[in-house]
Amino acid sequence: MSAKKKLAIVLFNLGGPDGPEAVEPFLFNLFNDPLIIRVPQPLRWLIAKIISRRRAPVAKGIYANIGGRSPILPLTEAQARALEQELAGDYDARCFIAMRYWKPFASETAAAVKAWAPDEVILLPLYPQYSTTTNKSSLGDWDQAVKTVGLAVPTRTICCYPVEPGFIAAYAELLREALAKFASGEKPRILFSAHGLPKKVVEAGDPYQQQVEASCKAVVEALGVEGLDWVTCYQSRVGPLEWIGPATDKEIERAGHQGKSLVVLPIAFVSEHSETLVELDIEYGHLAKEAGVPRYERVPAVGTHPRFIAGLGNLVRTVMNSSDRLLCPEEAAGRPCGEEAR
Ligand SMILES: C=CC1=C(C)c2cc3[nH]c(cc4nc(cc5[nH]c(cc1n2)c(C)c5CCC(=O)O)C(CCC(=O)O)=C4C)c(C)c3C=C
Ligand SMILES: [Fe+2]
Ligand SMILES: [Fe+2]
Repeated sequence: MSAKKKLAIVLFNLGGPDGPEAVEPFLFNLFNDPLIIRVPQPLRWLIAKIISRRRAPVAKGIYANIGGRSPILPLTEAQARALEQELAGDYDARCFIAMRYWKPFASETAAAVKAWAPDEVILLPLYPQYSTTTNKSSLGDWDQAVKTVGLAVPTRTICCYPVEPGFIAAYAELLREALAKFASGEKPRILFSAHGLPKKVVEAGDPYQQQVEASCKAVVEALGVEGLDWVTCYQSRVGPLEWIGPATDKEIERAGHQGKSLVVLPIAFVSEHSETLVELDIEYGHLAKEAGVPRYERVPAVGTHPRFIAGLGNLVRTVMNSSDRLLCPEEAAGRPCGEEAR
């Protein structure tokens, strides 16, 4: 019997500060990304310095609610170990983590991958819905890191997976559990809340909003509840630009006026962090109370849910068995995400 293929799977996420002193440099890295602030250097550097300095006290206040640091890295490590186990029967798989704006950065991870000497590398962004601001940014960062460290191994990319059956089934199961907490006959509204984007990014061709909507529709179909009351909305707006809507906070106020209970599901996040634990649970929890929402429940992020991890495993097997090195459901429709306008 031949030895199992040595597979390095690189999981990408945004990253978050690992202590209060990391908040400002983390924000600087975020706003210095050309796919976040779309102006050339050295102007972008200056803007990033100014915004990160101004926002740092606000952001420190946000992270202070969860012990001064983001839990995104330990939670991603748990996903990494779960995915290794899921794939253990087929591959000698090891999952590595590359964060975009805080440690571990892509260059450090690329060096660790090189030292492990895999047969193949799989790039797997932990963003099911493709955005230029996340998937494209992380994959571009990886390309640079690979050049810097001289990593030359055959590589396959999982671009996006907005309706991957395991991802959808995991959220449908978690939503069913949240709905079971309500008395029979009580019909809460479901708010599928996704991280927002500036409107002009979507108008320039970013497929994120359309993919978020496809994910929500797929969860609703998988749940199979007749006459479900549900809305897709967008949270986490920052800066002066107009963002896509409707805004999650406005939907909470509207539900309050109507005396509607709410179940909020973070459809574009796969782990807990400041945007779920602080914005959705604390800030919007208070807002819901003030607005008169009778009951406010939040569905947890999929994390290491077995259906989600099995789905990630299937994506890896599918791209490994494909003659195409890119796995993107949009490719079949003739518009792979990487070809979107910028
Ligand atoms: C679907 C995922 C995400 C998209 C799309 C996205 C776009 C985007 N984000 C900002 C600005 C900020 N995001 C911040 C935190 C943050 N963002 C995401 C995911 C997406 N961002 C995550 C997972 C996190 C949490 C990090 C953690 O706590 O671990 C922050 C920092 C927090 C704050 O100060 O509010 C900022 C700022 C922009 C401008 C943008 C698109 C243009
Ligand atoms: Fe963000
Ligand atoms: Fe894609």
